[in-house]
Order: sequence, then structure tokens, then C-alpha cells
Amino acid sequence: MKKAVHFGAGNIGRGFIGAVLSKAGFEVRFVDVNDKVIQALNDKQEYTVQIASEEKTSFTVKGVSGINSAQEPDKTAQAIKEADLLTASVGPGVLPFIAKDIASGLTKAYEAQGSLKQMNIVACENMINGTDFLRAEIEKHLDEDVKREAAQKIGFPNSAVDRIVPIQQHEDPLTVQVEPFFEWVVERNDWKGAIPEMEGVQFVEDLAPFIERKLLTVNTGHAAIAYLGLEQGFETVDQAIADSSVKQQVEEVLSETSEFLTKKYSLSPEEHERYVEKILGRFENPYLSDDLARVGRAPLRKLGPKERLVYPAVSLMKDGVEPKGLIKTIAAALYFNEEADPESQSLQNDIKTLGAEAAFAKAADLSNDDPLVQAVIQEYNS
Ligand SMILES: NC(=O)c1ccc[n+]([C@@H]2O[C@H](COP(=O)([O-])OP(=O)(O)OC[C@H]3O[C@@H](n4cnc5c(N)ncnc54)[C@H](O)[C@@H]3O)[C@@H](O)[C@H]2O)c1
Ligand SMILES: O=P(O)(O)OC[C@@H](O)[C@@H](O)[C@H](O)[C@H](O)CO
Repeated sequence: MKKAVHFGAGNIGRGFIGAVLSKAGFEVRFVDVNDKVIQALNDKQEYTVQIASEEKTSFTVKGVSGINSAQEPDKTAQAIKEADLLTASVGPGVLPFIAKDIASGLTKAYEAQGSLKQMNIVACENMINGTDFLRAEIEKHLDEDVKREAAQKIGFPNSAVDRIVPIQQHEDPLTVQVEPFFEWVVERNDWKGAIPEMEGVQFVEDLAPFIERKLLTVNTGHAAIAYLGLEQGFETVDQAIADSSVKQQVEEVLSETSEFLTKKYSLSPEEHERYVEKILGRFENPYLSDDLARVGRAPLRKLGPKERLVYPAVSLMKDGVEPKGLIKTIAAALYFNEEADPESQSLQNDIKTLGAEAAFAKAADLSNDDPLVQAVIQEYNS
């Protein structure tokens, strides 16, 4: 049986990636640091995925087990040595940490066998070129000979993953509720070996239009709902989007990212409009309760230069377009203050000590006098 190792047995890990891998015939070993989830995976070897729709269907994902990488480094290394496919959805900020575990597994395998098995490593994060980033982090911990062997034997394709999976509230720590829609797109050229048949996975020549369309529509839209919705006192995505003023502002933001995307990738405006409509419909799903605090989480990451808000805003401004909706959303993001979110606390602390202008400029990697910084601060102060 083919073996897959998936780092991150969280919401998208169990709710989507693990389910696809299991269905494609892989034995799935989840690696995580959450011992409750790992114990439950080893006790049950299966879990339930519920579809958030009127029909409320569910299915069972079988053939799964867990390894706690913090407590079981040898078992983690052994699983990496045996893997045909390694995937990860831990959050971009955690990739440097799992890179160490992966590098250690690859080094042990190389030392034991004098070679590495052919495999693919795919990061499934909301991040442009997430696998390239993970690869660079892994390589920091490899000796030259292992690095050379890894370049020969391991494929590092970038990927884009789309399925809304909120924070879970079930008695069973493994049960996971997901929306009906799903999309997993993987870059074909960087895949090593024959392209496998995997239901739910699409292999494409060029990932850039897919990841950018997804990040700058689903995730920009989500961020706008979160930051603008919290300002209005809403708690969940469906509640916020049901408010006509929030919806109108989200539509304005998505019309700006649509302008950027259709121009950059020569997309058909009608087809892209249908894509946007579909996504707005997903946000309105009444069977899914998704916290605005989750959707707005990690604001320092979300305000980064290659991320869902600043990247399209800067690009549009360079083309002489003032993205009023994005500017409003970024200003609202600077008010995101969630006690349980460490990045939101760092952002608020930066605003207190440096001022909002310098705090945003730092997060976005822009100079204080950049036109976007000035427009955002004018909005923030108003
Ligand atoms: N939830 C979604 O709707 C969704 C959809 C598409 C993509 N994503 C992306 O997937 C990633 C994960 O999101 P999520 O919502 O599943 O988050 P999550 O918090 O539910 O899952 C992350 C998991 O990583 C684990 N983890 C943390 N540190 C680790 C370490 N050092 N080693 C191994 N595991 C570790 C956590 O314990 C947790 O189980 C993010 O990049 C997110 O943007 C999420
Ligand atoms: O995971 P983040 O923090 O990058 O973004 C929050 C949500 O927008 C995201 O998790 C979506 O639910 C997901 O990307 C849908 O595919």
C-alpha cells in the first residue's frame, strides 16, 4: 500500500487532505503535536467527515493513524523514510518547524540507505509558492550530499487548496465538518514520477493563476468579511455577509481583486464573475458556522506583501487605480484585536509603540510614505 505522511491533523488536514489521500488508496499517517488528536487517531484508525449542507451527509475516512512529532522523533523519521507522498497543512508560520523534522527524517533515511526513495512533498497552505518556501526551509538543515540526492529524488510541487473548514466543536476530537465545495490544484511539472489518479486533485502546468485567483478571491473575501464584520459586531461569516452593508463592501473588494486578476491572467470577465458569485454563495452557507476570529486570524501574516490584501492593493495602485475597498479592509484589519490570537496582540502592541503608520508599513514591508500606507492611515484615522 502507498504511504502518505501528512503534517497537521487539524481542520483542513483531516477535513480535506487526509480524506483525499485515504480515498486515493494511501495509508495516511498524520503527524501533529496535539496529543489528544494523535491518541484518538491511533485508538480509532478512522474518523467522520460531515458535509455542511441541507442533506447533512457524512463519510468515514479509514486507514489513518497518528504520530506525535514532539514526543516520537524516531517514529516521525521512520514514517518520512517510508513515505511516497508527504503533505502539510500546519500554517505558513509553522513550516520552518516541520522543515527540521522532515530534514531529520531525510538525513536518517539517506544515512541508513545511501539513497532516498522517490517521493513528493507538497505544502497545502494558503500561501503563494508554499512548497518552494518549505523546500528552502528543509534545505537549510540538509548536508550537501543529502540536498543533492533530495533534488534528484524528491518532487516539490506548489499547490492550492480550497475547502472551508471552520473550528470544530464535536464531542469526538476527530469528527470534522466541512463545506461541500473542494478544490486541490497541484503543479504538474515539479511532480516526480507518474502523475497519480487522485479523485479531487487537479494537476496543472502553471499554478500561478489558480493560487492567485483562490487567495485573492476566497481569502481576500474572507478577510474583508472578518475585519469589516467584526467592526459591526458580528461573530460569524454567515451573519456578517447577511448584512447588506458588509456584503456591499465585500463585493467592492472583490471587484477590485477581479480587476487585478482578470488583467494579470487575461481571464474571461464573465467566467471570473461566475467564480466570484459562487464564492459569495459559499460564504452564505447557512449550514456552516465559521468564526470571524478564525477567518481574520494571524493579521500580521495576512498584511504581508505577497498576501491577500496588500499584494493586490499595491499592484492596483501602481496601475493608477485606488482600491478603496481594500484600503478600508486593511484599515479595519489594524483594529483586529483578539486576545487569543498572538499575531493580533503583536500588531496591537506595534501600533501602541510605533504608531499605526509604522506598524502597518512594517507588516506590509512598505516605506512609511508609500501611497498605500498613507491611504490606509487616512482611513484608519477616520
Ligand atoms: N481551514 C480551512 O478552511 C483551510 C482551507 C484551506 C487551507 N487552509 C490552510 O491550511 C493550514 C492549516 O489550517 P487549519 O485551518 O487546518 O489550521 P488548524 O489549526 O486546524 O491545523 C493546524 C494543525 O497543525 C498542527 N501543528 C502545529 N504545529 C505543528 C508542528 N510543529 N508539527 C506538526 N503539526 C503541527 C496543529 O496542532 C493543528 O492540528 C493553513 O495554512 C490554512 O491557511 C485552511
Ligand atoms: O487559513 P487562513 O488564515 O490563511 O485564512 C482564513 C480562511 O480564509 C481560510 O482558512 C479559508 O477558510 C480557506 O482558505 C478556504 O479554502
